[in-house]
Amino acid sequence: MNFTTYPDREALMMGLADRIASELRAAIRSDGRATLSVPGGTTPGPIFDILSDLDLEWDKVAVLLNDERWVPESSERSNTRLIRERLLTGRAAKAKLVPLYCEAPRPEDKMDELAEGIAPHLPISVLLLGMGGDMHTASLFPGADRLAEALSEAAPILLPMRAEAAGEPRITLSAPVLRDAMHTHILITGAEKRAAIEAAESLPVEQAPVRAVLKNATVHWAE
Ligand SMILES: O=C1O[C@H](COP(=O)(O)O)[C@@H](O)[C@H](O)[C@H]1O
Repeated sequence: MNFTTYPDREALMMGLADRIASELRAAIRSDGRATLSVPGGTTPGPIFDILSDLDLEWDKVAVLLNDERWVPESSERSNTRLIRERLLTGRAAKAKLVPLYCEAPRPEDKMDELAEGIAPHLPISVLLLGMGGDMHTASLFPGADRLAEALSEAAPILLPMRAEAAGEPRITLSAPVLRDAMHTHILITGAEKRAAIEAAESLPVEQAPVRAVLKNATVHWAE
């Protein structure tokens, strides 16, 4: 992995937003379109605020989540709600949201329909990932029920995922889809996550699922 350290969180969010915007512009120049895949959780809000105001051809950008908690958008836990409120606003309101959730009791009920909506937008041009202190990324959690399947080369685009640490059921892009991205950035902050990602390099992928995407990723970190 490449590791970039920033003097503080503000510099991290500004610098990485700028880099992502440049990569999206380059993808639009060469392919006429771009796909940006993003994490949910507590870390990426500030980078979404910056990105949403940057000048690029947002109407040529498809935005999707790396993973979603199987909860409606009315829930504070909804990653879709986060990106609607913080990313798909301002200039970026013109981007197309590719959904990872729709109303149904279980993710299994909508898996094929959601995967069909994602397929035309692959490969991902720019992949922004987060990571939990337990070394999960997207919803690839250590000990999750379908982790082995999601890590396999033959994995489908999307999988439902359940894990004790995950709370509600999840839906996640599989490891091959994440690995196929043209550019991969992992956004982490704080000493605990830095120690976790360094430890991940020498652990089996089942214990440290983030390892599945580390090889071609740039990790962006600030205290
Ligand atoms: O549950 C999730 O957690 C990870 C990490 O989130 P954070 O709150 O520690 O920043 C996130 O990358 C993932 O998309 C999300 O669903």
